[in-house]
Amino acid sequence: MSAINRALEKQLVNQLKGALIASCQPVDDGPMDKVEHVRAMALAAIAGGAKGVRIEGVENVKAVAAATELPIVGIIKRDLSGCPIRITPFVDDIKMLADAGAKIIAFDGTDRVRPVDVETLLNTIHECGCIAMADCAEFEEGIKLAKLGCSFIGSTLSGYTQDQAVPEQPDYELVEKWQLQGLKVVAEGRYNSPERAAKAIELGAFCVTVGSAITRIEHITQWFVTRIDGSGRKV
Ligand SMILES: CC(=O)N[C@H](C=O)[C@@H](O)[C@H](O)[C@H](O)COP(=O)(O)O
Repeated sequence: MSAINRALEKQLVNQLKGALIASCQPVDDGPMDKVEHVRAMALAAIAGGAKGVRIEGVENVKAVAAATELPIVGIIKRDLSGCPIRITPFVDDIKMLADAGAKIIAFDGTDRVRPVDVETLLNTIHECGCIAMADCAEFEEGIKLAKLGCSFIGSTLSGYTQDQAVPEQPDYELVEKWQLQGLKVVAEGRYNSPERAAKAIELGAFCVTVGSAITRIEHITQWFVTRIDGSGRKV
């Protein structure tokens, strides 16, 4: 197994402790789904105080890396047939993200049918000199990945792996359970308000990633429209 780049890990821990990471992932094929918009979103989020950004796709990572020194959590999303794993499923994805300038590489760490095992992905991330983040859904997955040498464990996929409606609230309980085990938890998934993000930090999350509420205009607008329509006020 390749060694973890401890100097980089330490630097990232200092930069990201208690911080906000802005996930800049536009709605697929929507009007904001262009490299220049992703770059602008990332710079705007940084101007607002984000200490890191989560970016999908090699071209987007390259453009953002050229524009900021702050850490990029890089991912590649793929829709594979017959396999539910979407986030950074392949070894080559990791190599491309590392070459593009991602310092942290996140991958799906869920215990599901996958094209490449998590040990191989983790080892490749370390071989590339990057730091690993596992996007998990369940408590045991996070514990296993942390033991294997994954520096950051994200609650990213909690609520998205079952054949059920996605819960409205974030999975605070998972964050709390992991942090009690000493994991560096990235609270991620449905932290749609400052109050929710602050609660994650209060519960002991290492940092919190917010996506839709900062960078998906379609979703934010829909939240307002739905609330207005349901307000019961007759105009
Ligand atoms: C489940 C899944 O594929 N999550 C993705 C992971 O990269 C993104 O679509 C989310 O926007 C991101 O995790 C941030 O979460 P939220 O948008 O809820 O703040």
